[in-house]
Amino acid sequence: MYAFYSLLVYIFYSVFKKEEEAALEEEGPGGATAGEPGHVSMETGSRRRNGHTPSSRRRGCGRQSDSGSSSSDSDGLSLSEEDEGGDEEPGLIASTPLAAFLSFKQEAEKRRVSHVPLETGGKVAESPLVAVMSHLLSFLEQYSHLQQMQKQAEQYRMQLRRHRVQHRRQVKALRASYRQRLRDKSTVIDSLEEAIAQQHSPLLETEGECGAVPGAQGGLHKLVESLCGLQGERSQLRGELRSLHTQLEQKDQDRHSRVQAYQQQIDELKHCIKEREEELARLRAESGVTDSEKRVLCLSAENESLKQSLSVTQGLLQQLSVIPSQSSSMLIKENETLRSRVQQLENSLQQRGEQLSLLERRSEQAEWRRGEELRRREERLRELKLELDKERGKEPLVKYVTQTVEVESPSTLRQLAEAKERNEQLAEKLSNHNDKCRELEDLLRHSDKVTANLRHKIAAYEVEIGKLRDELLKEIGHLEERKDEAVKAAAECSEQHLHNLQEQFTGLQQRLAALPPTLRSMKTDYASLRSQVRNFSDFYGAAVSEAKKQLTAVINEMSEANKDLLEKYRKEVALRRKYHEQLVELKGNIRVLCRVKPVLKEDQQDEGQAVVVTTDPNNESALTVMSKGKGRTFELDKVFHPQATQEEVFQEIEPLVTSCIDGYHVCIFAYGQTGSGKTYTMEGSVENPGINQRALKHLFSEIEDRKDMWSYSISVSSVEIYNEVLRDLLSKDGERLDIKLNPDGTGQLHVPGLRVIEVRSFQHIKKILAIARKNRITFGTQMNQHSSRSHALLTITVLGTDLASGAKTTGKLNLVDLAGSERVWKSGAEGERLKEAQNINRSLLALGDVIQALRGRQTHIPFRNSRLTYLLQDSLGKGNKTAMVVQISSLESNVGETMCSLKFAQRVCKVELGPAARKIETAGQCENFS
Ligand SMILES: Nc1ncnc2c1ncn2[C@@H]1O[C@H](COP(=O)(O)OP(=O)(O)OP(=O)(O)O)[C@@H](O)[C@H]1O
Repeated sequence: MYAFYSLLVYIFYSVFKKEEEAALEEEGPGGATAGEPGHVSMETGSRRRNGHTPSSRRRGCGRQSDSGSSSSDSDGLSLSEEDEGGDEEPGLIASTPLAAFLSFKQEAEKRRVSHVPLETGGKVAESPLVAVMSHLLSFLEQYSHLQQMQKQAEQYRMQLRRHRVQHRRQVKALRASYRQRLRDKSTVIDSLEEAIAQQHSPLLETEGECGAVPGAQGGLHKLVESLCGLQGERSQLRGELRSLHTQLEQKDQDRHSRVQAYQQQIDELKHCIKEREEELARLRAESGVTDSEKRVLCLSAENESLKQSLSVTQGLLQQLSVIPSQSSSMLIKENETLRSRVQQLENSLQQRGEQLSLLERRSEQAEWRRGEELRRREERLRELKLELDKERGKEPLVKYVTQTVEVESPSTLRQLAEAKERNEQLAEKLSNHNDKCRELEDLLRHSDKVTANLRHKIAAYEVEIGKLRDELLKEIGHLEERKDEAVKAAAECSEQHLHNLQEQFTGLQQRLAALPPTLRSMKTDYASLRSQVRNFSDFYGAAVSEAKKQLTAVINEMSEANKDLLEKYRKEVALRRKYHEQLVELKGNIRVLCRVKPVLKEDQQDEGQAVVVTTDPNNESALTVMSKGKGRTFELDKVFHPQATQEEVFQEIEPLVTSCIDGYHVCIFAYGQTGSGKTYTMEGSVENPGINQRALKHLFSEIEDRKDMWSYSISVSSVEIYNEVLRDLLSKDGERLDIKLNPDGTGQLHVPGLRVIEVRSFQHIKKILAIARKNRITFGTQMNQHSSRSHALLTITVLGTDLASGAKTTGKLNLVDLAGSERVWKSGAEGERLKEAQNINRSLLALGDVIQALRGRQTHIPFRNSRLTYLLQDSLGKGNKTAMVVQISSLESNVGETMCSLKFAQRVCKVELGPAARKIETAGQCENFS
């Protein structure tokens, strides 16, 4: 049995040995690596056999692990790789076949031995095979411990290797930084040496000259300044050296602490190895097995190798510790040399400073001596001069002095001469400077005088300005007083005149009532009164124009910014308008004028034709017509004799035109038989324009006068009524127009499609009037070569805006050139002309009906009986202003038509239109002011 078991053990040992050798071969000379399955498998078997738990066994090895981790912690390195290798062991141990087999056989042997007592009388004796196997297992356990130890040693080796590499890197970086700093310091020191060398040569030169040179003081100052700079640099270098020294000490401390940590680790390893050796010796004594001893010897050899590696590690550590110490010692040496050099430099600089101070003292002494010598020589010269003056009388002193001085010291003489020259130059500069100062003082005094004069002048001017201002204010007050007086005088005068007139009128009326026999003389008085009334307009116009002139003069004198005056002017204008309205009302809102056509050659069919119309030069409102042997006098508002000019006619119309600007509706029409001069009066000729053109001219001039207070726009339209058909005279197509009520609800009439042209200048209106004239229908008749066969209306609309209040006015001026009434048998009209004549007469009859209705103050005015009256509705009715110019012929052949026209005119004279209404729109409302 023993032989069998021995053979079995030998076989297993051989197998084990082979595995071990293979493992050793794989490990190589460095020893076993962590996590080898063959090594650790035995541990599992021993654990099962001895009842050791993995945790208890781990506790047994814990000291090494703890020490290892502590060492690694001290170095700040991680051991995670080694820990992971340890964790892999349990799995590998369980799969080892040898340990499993041994433990299985050991258990089987124990069971077999436990059955033997039953057969041998109950005696239990341990089998030698079991003992051997237990020894083997314990050996294997020890072996696994050793393997672990080797693994730990390997880990330490790795750690040392890493630390060594890190340490080398740190040392390398330190060396590089120290070398760089040393280079910097050497550069600084070189520059310092150069500076000192540069300063050294002037010092030597200065020393050589030893105060003989007068400019040595400046060089000394420069040297002192450079010394101060060098001292500053030296203190800076000292500070840098101190900081370097502090850094070196810090590095040394770090290095010592690391070396101590490594040394501690090594001691711990040594201690572990020592324990293992003791344990091996104990095992050897216990087992006494030859093979086990061999194995122990092998392990001892491995321990030796471990020791060697440890010693190598220690040597490396010592080297590592030596290298920084060498570098630091080198730095310290270099610092020492630097310090010594800086010290040397300081010493040399100090020496130079002492030398310089010595030189300064010497130079001062030399300077003082030279000054003393000069003074002494000057005194001697003066003495000599005095003696010579006494002894030789007039002999030239300069020659003697020069000779004396040349004999004694030529260089001193030169210096004296130079000093004298400098003194002379300085004296000259001083005198120049004094001259300039005096000039400046003179200039200053002059400027003061000029300033004072200017101030006096300014004060005088201010006084004068004050006086002028007072005078101006007085003048303004005076002008205002004058203006007020003028206005008052005009108003009083007009009122007085009116009063007188009224008194005369009432007196006359009384006389007429009381004294019928004296009627004729009263009529004469009445006529004279009327002429006075007519003259009143001239008088009033002159007064108004005078006031206007005065106002214009006042305005020109005053500044435009004088708002008070402007306001007064505004009031004056309003007053003027008021007087104007009173005048127009006095004259009557419907006025009838009569113009007698001069006798033209073409009108006289036979030369013996008599003139039956006579005017009274003393009575401008009456004319007498001789008809059928009887004279009949017609009283109208104004009678223009045949020689009356276009301007005179317009003068009578002008107030009405002005009313149009003020916002009134005005109608001026010419009435009369054909060929009596209606068109001539209204349109006139190119060289002698009539009312139309003059009215527009007057409008533009009046607007220009009022432009400061009002803004106006003028628009015109022109139509003709031919055979009761309305046509636009400003349109080429001659479209038939109609008269309709304005859809805006104002009750006004309007003509849809009528061309209305806004006129911006007088030249523009001329062209428009020419177009209208051209488009009007005219034909030649027996009575007129260019008879107008239609009624022509020129409507001028004036829109005004008060710039101050924003009030708007709408004035309308209807200038109507009626077609001529004619007797058909007389004019020879037939056919179309006859029809025209009938239409003309019909429309004139309708006009007469309207006049008759207005005169009779009828409630219904038949405006719609003809196109003419319908179109003139808003200008012929109440509240408007109307003027009719009755054109008559003075020839006997036309006496019938003349009588008819004058009778119609007298009817019109009796029409009362009532007070005129002004069309003004304030705050968006249209108001009629009567
Ligand atoms: N005051 C005057 N001075 C000079 N010539 C005049 C005057 N009045 C009219 N005539 C001339 O008499 C002629 C006829 O005048 P005008 O055509 O104006 O008459 P009328 O009343 O318009 O005629 P109709 O009604 O037929 O048109 C014209 O040649 C015109 O120049």
